[in-house]
Amino acid sequence: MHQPEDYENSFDPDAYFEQYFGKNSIEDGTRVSLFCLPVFAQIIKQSVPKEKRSSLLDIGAGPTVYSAVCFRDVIERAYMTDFVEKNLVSLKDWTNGISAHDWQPTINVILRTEGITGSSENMNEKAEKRTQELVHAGGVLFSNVHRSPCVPDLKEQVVDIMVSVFCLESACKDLDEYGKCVKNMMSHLRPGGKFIIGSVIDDNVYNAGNQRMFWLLRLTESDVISALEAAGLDVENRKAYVLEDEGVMFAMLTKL
Ligand SMILES: C[S@@+](CC[C@H](N)C(=O)[O-])C[C@H]1O[C@@H](n2cnc3c(N)ncnc32)[C@H](O)[C@@H]1O
Repeated sequence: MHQPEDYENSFDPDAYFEQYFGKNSIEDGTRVSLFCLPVFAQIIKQSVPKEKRSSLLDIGAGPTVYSAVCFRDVIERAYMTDFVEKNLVSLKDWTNGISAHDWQPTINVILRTEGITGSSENMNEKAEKRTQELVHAGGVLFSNVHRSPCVPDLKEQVVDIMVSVFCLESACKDLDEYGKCVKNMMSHLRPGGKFIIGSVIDDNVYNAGNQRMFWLLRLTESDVISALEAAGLDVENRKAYVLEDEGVMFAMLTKL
């Protein structure tokens, strides 16, 4: 099994994309993130004034762009970050319109979740183009959750919205490390800003594509919530979806 320190050498963006976002896996499977993120995006759009929701930072995005797609009508710029150089190349290629990854099936699901049924090719393409512009306005940057700051080249000190899905449990070996990494991340979020976390619950391994298995830190919902509370997030008023059958939780919290 591959370990957190193996990401740079062993993570394959193409295999990961195919496993979770390729046309067949998208049409067959349930990607809980594609249901939760549009819901959170809509809540933020309705409850936060426009000038206070300009920037989004995704930490550990891998080769994926769905978080920015979900927030395309909420924000003005998106920073997509990851630890692995090949993932950054993949993100940059997509931003520049030369990606080998077809995001249209995923965008279809997102539009469907948003209630846009029977979306035309034109609408899907518009959504993708708008998202590419958002990432152009922000950037594709290196991040390491074990360092503070996690994103050394971030142009602005703090952002309005931070997203991190399935990253911390991949990167950490124990709860102590996990807690420190959450705190490192939080230094990039402004007080009053929103943090959205997606986490695998109660599992210790995942398939990153082509049966390449990677370590996960086994977490309970309460492990995640305790770490978020210690890092200064308002856990009392969180909005959370815990899907025990899927083994995942998604939560949105405000930084105090
Ligand atoms: C399971 S993937 C999740 C990718 C994406 N967020 C998603 O929802 O599909 C885990 C990601 O965490 C990244 N990662 C691993 N260690 C990291 C670290 N120390 N700092 C930042 N990201 C890291 C990996 O490169 C990988 O892209």
